[in-house]
Amino acid sequence: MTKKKIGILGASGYTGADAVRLLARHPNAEIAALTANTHAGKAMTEVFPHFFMLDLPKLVEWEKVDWTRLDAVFCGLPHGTTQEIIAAVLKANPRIKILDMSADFRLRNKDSYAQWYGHEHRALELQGEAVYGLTELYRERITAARLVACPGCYPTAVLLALVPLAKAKLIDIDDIIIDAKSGVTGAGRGLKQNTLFSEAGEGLSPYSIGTHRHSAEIEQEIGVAAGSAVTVNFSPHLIPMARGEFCTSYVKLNGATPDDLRAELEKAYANEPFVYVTKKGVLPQTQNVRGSNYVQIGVVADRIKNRAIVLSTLDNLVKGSAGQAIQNMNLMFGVPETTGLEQIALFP
Ligand SMILES: NC(=O)C1=CN([C@@H]2O[C@H](COP(=O)(O)OP(=O)(O)OC[C@H]3O[C@@H](n4cnc5c(N)ncnc54)[C@H](OP(=O)(O)O)[C@@H]3O)[C@@H](O)[C@H]2O)C=CC1
Ligand SMILES: CC(=O)N[C@@H](CCC(=O)OP(=O)(O)O)C(=O)O
Repeated sequence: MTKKKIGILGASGYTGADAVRLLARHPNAEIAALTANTHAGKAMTEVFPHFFMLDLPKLVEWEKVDWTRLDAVFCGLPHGTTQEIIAAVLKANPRIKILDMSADFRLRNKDSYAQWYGHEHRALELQGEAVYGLTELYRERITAARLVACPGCYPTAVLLALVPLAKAKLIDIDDIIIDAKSGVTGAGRGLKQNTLFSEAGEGLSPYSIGTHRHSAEIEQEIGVAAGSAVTVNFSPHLIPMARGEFCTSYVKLNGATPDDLRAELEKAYANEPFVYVTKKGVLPQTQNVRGSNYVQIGVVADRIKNRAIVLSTLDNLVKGSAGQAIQNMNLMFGVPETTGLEQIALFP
């Protein structure tokens, strides 16, 4: 196969940079265009010196890219800015494949989007077209899609852990409590007071407790799996590490045992290349997946009767964004899904 020409919107950000890191060694991809906003005009190595060995295109404003010569575009732009830019890219080249890593096209319901994001969607037709990009759930639809809305990092970790259990009706969907932690790259590369080393480096900070916008995405997909509306309690925290995410979900059992939950997850992921269920007594850890596209899920019995704890972890910049986007791109271009993604965790 000739190499597919890839553009990356937001290449001066963290998800864009990890897409570059992984695509640069992908046998079927050629990085053909990189965009930035405040960093436009710079060489990529000026912004990310760790790419010193690569010959990469210069960062330019997105309006300067000739989209007609590209096969696919990865989008790592802030949510809210993505929808109009993607609409313009698709107008310039209706055949281009879009791997959006932002939140703009993930919610299927327009009212839900307006409620959680505070404004009407500005590309409603495309919102209707987008396929939710959780590879393990929507493989067939992703394969045929033009616009894939890759899930948020937290929803990827939570949904992989809970969707098979909700689908099999092993847990009570009205009693789900999710305690989540993210490394600071989850907040992007832009300067923010709460991600300064002096403020994030020595403490653990809860934020958006019980109100985070990822609740909507989690509820949308658990609702589909369970066949009825769901409300979850989701509370994220910022923890002092660069990459990685850990979600602890407290669930009530529907007459099932914790071993039944593990067996269901093992069955669901028996043939999945990137999702691993740990053996009884073995707990997932962020350092087992750091820098990789792998996900670890574990199940533990709660001392409280009829309850269990489901643990899941991934790297927010790989399976939580750029890696999953590449997994989806592989499907869309008909190459083996694992291509370019089989790196083992960077440990320690
Ligand atoms: N970080 C993570 O772990 C994850 C992030 N996401 C989502 O992916 C998207 C990107 O995240 P991340 O890479 O962390 O973000 P960053 O803040 O690190 O990067 C944002 C990028 O978008 C560019 N940009 C900002 N504003 C504009 C604009 N108005 N027009 C054009 N380009 C613009 C920036 O350019 P410049 O730097 O030149 O100003 C930069 O390249 C976000 O929607 C985020 O929520 C999803 C999953 C995980
Ligand atoms: C630590 C941190 O700040 N994380 C981000 C989530 C990153 C992500 O997945 O964001 P999108 O849904 O916009 O793609 C947050 O909580 O908003």
